[in-house]
Amino acid sequence: MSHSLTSSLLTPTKLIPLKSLPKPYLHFFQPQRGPILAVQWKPKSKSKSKSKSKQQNVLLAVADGAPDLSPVVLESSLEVDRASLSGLKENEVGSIPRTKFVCTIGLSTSGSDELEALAVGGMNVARLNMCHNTREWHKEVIERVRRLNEEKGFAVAVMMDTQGSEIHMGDLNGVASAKAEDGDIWTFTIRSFDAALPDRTISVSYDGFAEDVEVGDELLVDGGMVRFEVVEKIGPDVKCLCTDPGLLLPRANLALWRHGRLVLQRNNMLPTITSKDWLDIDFAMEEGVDFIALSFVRSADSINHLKSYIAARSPKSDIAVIAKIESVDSLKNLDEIIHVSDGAMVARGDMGSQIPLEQVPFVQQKVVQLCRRFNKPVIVASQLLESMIEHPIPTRAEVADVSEAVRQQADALMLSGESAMGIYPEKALAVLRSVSLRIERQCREERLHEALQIPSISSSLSDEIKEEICFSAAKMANKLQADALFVYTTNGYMASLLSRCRPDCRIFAFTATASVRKRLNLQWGLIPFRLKFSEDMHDNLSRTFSLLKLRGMIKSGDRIVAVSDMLQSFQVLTIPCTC
Ligand SMILES: Nc1ncnc2c1ncn2[C@@H]1O[C@H](COP(=O)(O)OP(=O)(O)OP(=O)(O)O)[C@@H](O)[C@H]1O
Ligand SMILES: CC(=O)C(=O)O
Ligand SMILES: [K+]
Ligand SMILES: [Mg+2]
Repeated sequence: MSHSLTSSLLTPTKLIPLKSLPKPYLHFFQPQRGPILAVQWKPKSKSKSKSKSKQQNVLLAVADGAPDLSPVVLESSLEVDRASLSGLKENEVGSIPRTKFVCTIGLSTSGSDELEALAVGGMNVARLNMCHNTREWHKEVIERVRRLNEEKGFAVAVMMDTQGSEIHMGDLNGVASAKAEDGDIWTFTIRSFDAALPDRTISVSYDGFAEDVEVGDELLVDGGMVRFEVVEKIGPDVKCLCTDPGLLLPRANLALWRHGRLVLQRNNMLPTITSKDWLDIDFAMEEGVDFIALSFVRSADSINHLKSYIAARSPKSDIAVIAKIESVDSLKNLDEIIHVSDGAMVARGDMGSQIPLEQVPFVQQKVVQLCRRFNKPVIVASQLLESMIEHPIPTRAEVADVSEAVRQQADALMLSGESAMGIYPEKALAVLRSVSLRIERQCREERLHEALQIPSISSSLSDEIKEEICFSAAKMANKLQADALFVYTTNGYMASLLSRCRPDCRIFAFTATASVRKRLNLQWGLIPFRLKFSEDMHDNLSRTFSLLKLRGMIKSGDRIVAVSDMLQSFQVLTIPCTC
């Protein structure tokens, strides 16, 4: 038996029988003729640098016993998310949703196996909510996600979500929840306790609380999941009568209402970014997260402040700042906030305790539309499948809510409690996925894109040209029923402009930087790859054609519309038989 291990690219490592090869790599060998006995797979280096260890990860397939014994070296320079690969293999384009999925990681999903199950199920971004748990806990989760990406070929991005300065409850003596019954009297207090809290006592994070409240005020816990009426103030203690019973969860947010309106004085005095948040932001920069979601943004100033801090402290970092739209003040400044942010989140949980609930759907629609106009990714978050925290199937109303967000063509949907503390995190993600696929197909059948009227965003002539190129390329791809759009992009901008047009076909986005590739994970319809490409478009195209063909992602005769941000042009091509 002869193994042809000849490439000088490879340092000899160990031979691994094909059956023990990690699953994502198996399909690479399917197009080869002859039996493949083994592959040479260099194990990951222990290096912390993701890109370095990935580049060293060379795969070599050895065909033996067949007339053609030449080894097939599979270039490691093309990286794609394993979930995208398996999606394409299963059922071609139909099985990868255009809508992206963010999953909040909590105790239900923080283990390596659970994280992997979510990644297999289509999680694009893992969200860490700094309201809960310690930095050490979050650091371990980030390391597990990083290992998953390096060892199993995923490209899950990490989003850190700040606690913000809104008032919230403390922990509940270490228990997971406490039931507040109708007619109960609970004490909300700013006192601190060394020992356990007395029965029916809740600590409150904000020192001015006892002073700010008035007898008769309404206290909404966790966006209104539980309600109390303030009945008495005794120094630091505020006695409250439970009027809407429910489960109290540790560190839940509190909102005060008076005469049917949110009490705002307090908000205006508190900073959007607290001292804890700054420490968490430093931590996020050290850990190299991909996104920072800023809670309770009120104006563009706090976004600008955070962005300039990141630029000064970590000039090479590529962290995107997402504005969470969840405070009543943010609604007055929506345009300027979205304009300066790298994306937005419709955080319906807290938003629903700051404005009347019936206005939340309107805010969602408005934010989604504005983000599309400004070319920023938008996430619709909170309670999408709330009942799945406890039940294996969603309510019909929840399915309708998810459908509406997909129909609005939001970039991403987010799971909160469903994945953080629920019993069925994978099932919840599977529901998001199947509903998204169904509604997206319907939108294509209804030719939703034909109604597309997106106003120009360009701020310079060069941007205007890019916008026009992408708009025309997407329009042509729809008209010619192209099989795919290809975009070669340095900083991701051209890819996002194509995504903004929400074309019918999938968009393969090639970029040289790992961080850009992970950022593109949050944008509708993009399948991001990491690939070193040159200024020679012909060379890029022929390389990507053969690499993607080898992986079964495209086939001879497919029609492609290719866009490049270097040439500021686009081309229409048919995949030749000979690449
Ligand atoms: N890291 C964690 N550890 C323990 N529990 C968590 C964690 N993250 C989330 N949870 C639980 O999941 C529930 C919902 O999660 P999530 O953090 O999305 O809440 P949220 O109230 O929507 O977010 P925010 O606090 O930003 O408004 C929380 O109430 C909490 O009980
Ligand atoms: C996600 C979040 O912060 C909210 O819905 O309030
Ligand atoms: K938060
Ligand atoms: Mg919130």
